[in-house]
Amino acid sequence: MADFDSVPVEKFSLKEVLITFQSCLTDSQEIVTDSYVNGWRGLVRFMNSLGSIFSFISKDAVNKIQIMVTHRNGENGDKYETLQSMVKYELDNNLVDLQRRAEHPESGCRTLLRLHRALRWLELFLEKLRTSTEDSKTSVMCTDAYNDSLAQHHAWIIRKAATMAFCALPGRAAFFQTMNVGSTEQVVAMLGEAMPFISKVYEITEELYKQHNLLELP
Ligand SMILES: CCCCCCCC/C=C\CCCCCCCC(=O)N[C@@H](COP(=O)(O)O)[C@H](O)/C=C/CCCCCCCCCCCCC
Repeated sequence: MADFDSVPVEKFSLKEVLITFQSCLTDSQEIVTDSYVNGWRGLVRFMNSLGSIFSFISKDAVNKIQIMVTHRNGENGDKYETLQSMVKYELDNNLVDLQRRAEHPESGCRTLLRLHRALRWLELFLEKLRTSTEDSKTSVMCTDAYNDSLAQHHAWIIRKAATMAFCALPGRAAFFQTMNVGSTEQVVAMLGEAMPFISKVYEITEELYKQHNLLELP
């Protein structure tokens, strides 16, 4: 897999997200790590286009993407092909800090868990956008989605910074335009197509982490 920094910057399209999250799922309902990471890359590119106020969020997301890329490019990269094989490999080989961060602060399992929690925020935010009306505020939809998901895992200072940044989001019409998908109707249709794949990926990961008691990794 190519290094994150060497990937050329392309114009964001919601279609890209749709395709990458759709292509995450194998026939046996495993989640392909490369596609999952590529989905996040597309989203981060989009967020970068919204302004530098989001750069502290972007930096953290890029850092986590890069950790996953490093695992995939490492000598045991094949063990990280799917999230299921990653969990099995890291647990079988005691590569996950279960109680407190110690010898394995950058395990695939704990890193992916942070992105997984963010995927729940995305799922909630996209659903709010999809069902929104002309006078709905993106900042309110984003904050509500955040408070119902990621916020409970963040320190006070991060919550403050995040909610301040959300206030800088463009209004609904400008936001839809930035998505580069077409008319409002086309955006709504696209969201309707993308949502089931994102939800499915979220559900399968949640179940995988639940089965192995990994949902609270430090
Ligand atoms: C057409 C799509 C429309 C939506 C596009 C959304 C684009 C969003 C792109 C990226 C989202 C960033 C994901 C952030 C992952 C955060 C992981 C995390 O929770 N990290 C914290 C814990 O990490 P550890 O310390 O345990 O290693 C870390 O403390 C976080 C720091 C940064 C602040 C994170 C705030 C997250 C807010 C997510 C909403 C993004 C809003 C973007 C606005 C469109």
